[in-house]
Amino acid sequence: MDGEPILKVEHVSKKIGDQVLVEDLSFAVFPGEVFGLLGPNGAGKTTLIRMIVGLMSITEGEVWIRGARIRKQFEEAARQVGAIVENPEFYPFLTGYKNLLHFAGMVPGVDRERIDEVVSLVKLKPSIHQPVKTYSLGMRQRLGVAQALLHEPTLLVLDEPTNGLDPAGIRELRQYLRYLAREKGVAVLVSSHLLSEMELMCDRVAILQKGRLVDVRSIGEKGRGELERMVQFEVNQTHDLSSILQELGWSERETEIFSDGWPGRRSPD
Ligand SMILES: Nc1ncnc2c1ncn2[C@@H]1O[C@H](COP(=O)(O)OP(=O)(O)OP(=O)(O)O)[C@@H](O)[C@H]1O
Repeated sequence: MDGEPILKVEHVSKKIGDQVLVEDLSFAVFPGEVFGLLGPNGAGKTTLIRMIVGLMSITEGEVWIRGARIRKQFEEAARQVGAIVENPEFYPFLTGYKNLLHFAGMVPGVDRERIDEVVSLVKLKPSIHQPVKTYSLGMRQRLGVAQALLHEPTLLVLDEPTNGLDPAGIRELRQYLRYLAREKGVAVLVSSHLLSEMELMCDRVAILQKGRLVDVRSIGEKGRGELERMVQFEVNQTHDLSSILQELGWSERETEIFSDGWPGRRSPD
């Protein structure tokens, strides 16, 4: 991978009492890429993201954002980050625009032109002057992304951004995340427990299981199917698809996705 990474996670662990939530994770995210954290519920995705954005202390290791350490140079590191970790909170009786104006007031250097720019980027122009209480979940999500982008971060972090979105909302989110990465050089970190979504959205995917990094894979231009092939490869090593899926803790739906793309399981035409 060329150039300096925007995000570098180095041997990061999180322990609470004698419980290990995240263990010795290392990876880097580069400008212009959409990087996914994929893993079943409880794998440690949110814990890792909370540490990356400084919402949770790091037990061991270091997170670097554009050369600034989140532990020791928090303000410098945080300036580079836009994030939605929990559900974004808005004033429901104010319009989307007034909510953005309010946030813009707290960030130096954000003018109305920038607000208009992020509003059109997340395709909220037609409804930006309506009260947020009239917004659908997808529209709130987009307003959240607009807010996270106001200060032109170089790293955008979204925890389970597709939760609750309909297929059209997921498609739009995917399109503008890719646009941000490709055209604006932003590094995007997203988490999900859905393999199919990660395949379509990401350039590379880190697979987490029980707080550990199983692997980092490139999705490549071909998109869909790469991860399926990876699982197939693992299957060929052990000859047991179901035990791997169980081990990964994937749901039945995910199991179906895996087996659909697995030639060994297809019935002959
Ligand atoms: N503050 C905490 N104290 C103790 N254990 C915690 C704490 N926060 C999370 N955990 C545990 O750490 C593990 C990882 O949780 P985490 O929320 O990071 O997983 P996740 O991959 O984001 O899953 P999900 O998609 O369900 O949020 C889980 O077993 C969870 O119960």
